[in-house]
Amino acid sequence: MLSLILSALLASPVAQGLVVPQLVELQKIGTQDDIFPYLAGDAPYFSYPNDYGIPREAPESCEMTQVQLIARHGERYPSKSRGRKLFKTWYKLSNYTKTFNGSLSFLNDDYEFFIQDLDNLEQETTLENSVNPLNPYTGEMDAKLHARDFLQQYGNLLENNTNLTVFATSSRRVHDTAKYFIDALGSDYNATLQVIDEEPSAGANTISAGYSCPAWNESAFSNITDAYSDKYLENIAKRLNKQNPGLNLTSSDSFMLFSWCAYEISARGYSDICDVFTQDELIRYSYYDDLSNYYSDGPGYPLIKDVGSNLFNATVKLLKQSEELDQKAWLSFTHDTDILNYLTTVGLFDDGNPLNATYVPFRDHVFHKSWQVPMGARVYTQKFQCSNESYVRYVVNDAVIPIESCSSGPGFSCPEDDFYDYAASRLQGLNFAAACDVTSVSNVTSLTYYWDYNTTNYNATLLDQ
Ligand SMILES: Cc1ncc(C[n+]2csc(CCOP(=O)(O)O)c2C)c(N)n1
Repeated sequence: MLSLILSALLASPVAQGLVVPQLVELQKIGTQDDIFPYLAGDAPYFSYPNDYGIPREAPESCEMTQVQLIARHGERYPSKSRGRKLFKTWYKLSNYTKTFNGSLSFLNDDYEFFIQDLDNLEQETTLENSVNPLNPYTGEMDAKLHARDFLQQYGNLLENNTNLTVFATSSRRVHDTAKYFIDALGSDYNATLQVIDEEPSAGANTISAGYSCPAWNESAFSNITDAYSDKYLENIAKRLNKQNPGLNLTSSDSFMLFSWCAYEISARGYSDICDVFTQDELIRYSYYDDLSNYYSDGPGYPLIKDVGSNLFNATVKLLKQSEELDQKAWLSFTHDTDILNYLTTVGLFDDGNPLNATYVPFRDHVFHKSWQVPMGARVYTQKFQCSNESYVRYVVNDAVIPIESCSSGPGFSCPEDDFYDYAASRLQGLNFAAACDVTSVSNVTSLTYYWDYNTTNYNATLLDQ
């Protein structure tokens, strides 16, 4: 494999051009996949780790009749606010005048920080803006490979209607992901993109309900999450400061090192800073991410079920109308938190055991945030017909995740009418507009873009957020 890459590389313009990757870099690329699940959804895409073994293809003698996708954008650079914090930590290290020891020794060897252009903050990683021309983890390539996989899985649904309308929020990286996806579908399909505003003024007509929810308070349950011990962060700082006298790293710096590790892999293809952590530390970091998201964007915050109901309601309506609607594939691109909110209302990753701040609940723990929404996350709703019966089920990041209370159908799917009963029970008592106080920011109280895109051209201004 390595020699293949190497010979291709030597023949490529890269070898004759400015950047000649070092052999040592080549050897590192692709060796860090095992830690992606521990990096809070900031590392490159990975399939859902706890696959139950149920094939994601339509079961024997069944035919797909509709598919819906809610996807996250692909691998990206840090946000502006995370970038600011990362630079603070990086400046501490880059201003250290002595030789580094231990796991930071790689900084002695002409290391260049992976954020080389501030304009890249918030944006997808691409072949163009990667730090290393061999980076296999760009958001661009992820979206393109995903599109080819989509065609292989669901291409039949496009056969009678090669016009395809795709939906994306107005976040630039989300939009770009949808564009890359569309590009890779190829010229057999006439795909158009509708860019749906994610400003609060869009109200309920949004794929990003979180931004239209002024009632949402990120710290509503910080009394629970703040109790999580940061001893593991202190230990990292202490260890590095002991090896490197005078460095003075703090717990906040330790926390940033995990982000550095994750984002650098998406920009460079590998990251030496990842070697700083022990496996225990990775697990403690990862659980903190689960805990904090559980209480800010997941089942631990009752308001989130209302937030997610905006999209879940619409997806159920699309399922019910699958025969009348010409379009059989509904593809929507958005942010991680919006997908978490949606999944919380669907109820796929809520076993009713609240996550706690005192210990890692290894056995009672289905809410793994990064498993649900890694970069490039893809949540599919499948509707298929077998004989005269229709069934519904979910495929999250390539794994079929059954609705346990409704999985009697083929491939552990839920019989259509039972699914609508299930959905109605999940949606009972929820009201996005009222619970979120949407009317204080917008007079739009229903989601219509899946039904009126033929008459309304959605082309919201792109935002770098
Ligand atoms: C309910 C609710 N939850 C969170 C937020 C804030 N928010 C919106 S997108 C995003 C992360 C970017 O994700 P990605 O990396 O997928 O673009 C965050 C933190 C909100 N406004 N409402």
